Amino acid sequence: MSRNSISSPDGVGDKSADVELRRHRTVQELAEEGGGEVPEGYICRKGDRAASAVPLVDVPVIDLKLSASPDSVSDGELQKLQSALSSWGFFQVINHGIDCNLLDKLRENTRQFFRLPAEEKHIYARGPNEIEGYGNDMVLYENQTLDWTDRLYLLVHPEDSRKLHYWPQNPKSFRIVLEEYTTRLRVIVEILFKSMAKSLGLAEDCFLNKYGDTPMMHTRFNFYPLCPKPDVVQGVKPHADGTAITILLPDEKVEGLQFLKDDQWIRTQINPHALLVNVGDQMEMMSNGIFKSPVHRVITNSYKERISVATFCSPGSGEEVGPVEELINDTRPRLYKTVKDYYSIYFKYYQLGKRPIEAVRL
Ligand SMILES: O=C(O)CCC(=O)C(=O)O
Ligand SMILES: [Fe+2]
Repeated sequence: MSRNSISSPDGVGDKSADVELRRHRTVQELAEEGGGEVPEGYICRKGDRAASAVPLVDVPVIDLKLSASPDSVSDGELQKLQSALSSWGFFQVINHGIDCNLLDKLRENTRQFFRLPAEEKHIYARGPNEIEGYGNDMVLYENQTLDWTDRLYLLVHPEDSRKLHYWPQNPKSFRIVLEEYTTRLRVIVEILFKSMAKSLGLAEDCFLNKYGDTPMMHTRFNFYPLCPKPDVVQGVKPHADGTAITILLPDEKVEGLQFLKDDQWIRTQINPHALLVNVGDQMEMMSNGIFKSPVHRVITNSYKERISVATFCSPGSGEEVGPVEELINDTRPRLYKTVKDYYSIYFKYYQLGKRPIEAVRL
């Protein structure tokens, strides 16, 4: 899941003072003051606790070859892509055309932002009932186990909807680097959507058309402070993203992200200049269940802080999203409803502790 676009944030704003306080004290502040203790709200339920031995697995790697010759995803890569998306739901992308220096700068700016004094970060604090801005996990329902992470969450596309007062002015290059990164990602997203369609033998614009003329992109800068109780506290609890696709720039050194594959948690190897792409629920729906939106989580550790930058790519809020007609047939009947504004369904189900995609499954 990604609390990345709450179009009707039911349940936010009517909580007790205690919840208000927790919402405003960041995890970074808790980690600094904590003295080895963790507030109860962050301790996860028994069944959700991280297993100690999670195997490291080679994640599929897709070579976009954009560094060499644009617009040439080979048939071999398309086949690999199709298999990665249907059996894993995620893959690493290399030769994506984004300069390593830009990725390094994006990570460096993320670290510098979270290192700013609390007063300065709070200039960008998420307001009540807002989803954009700086803050910790949003409290969306009673008894929610909180994630051990702080975030800066920004809408980056459409450009005219950006709320620039949430975009940090310090570090100095933050805005320009984020703008550049967003522009580059838009190219990659378009190529990926076309390749995904072609890999299923569909017209290349088939998913792009559903993605719409004004798709939404939100970027979330995640910061995971040291955690004194990593065995019972999670960085992000298990969820699947509500997006069409999510593009992640993970920490170049510190592991933490795990995916559920064939009912087993696996760790993903780090490739510092690759991007990690995962399918979200809306792409699973559009592909009529052929592509899988994987459940994933982030674990904490007590020795090294971690950052990541996740960009959530979703169809514009007015778009109707459901299986493309060409993928519905006698042998593969329609598996999902067609819906507008999947995020409002997503958060309702999330609050009930259910997997949101179940709400639209037929
Ligand atoms: O930090 C990460 O590696 C992934 C975070 C994530 O899954 C999310 O924000 O939806
Ligand atoms: Fe996620």
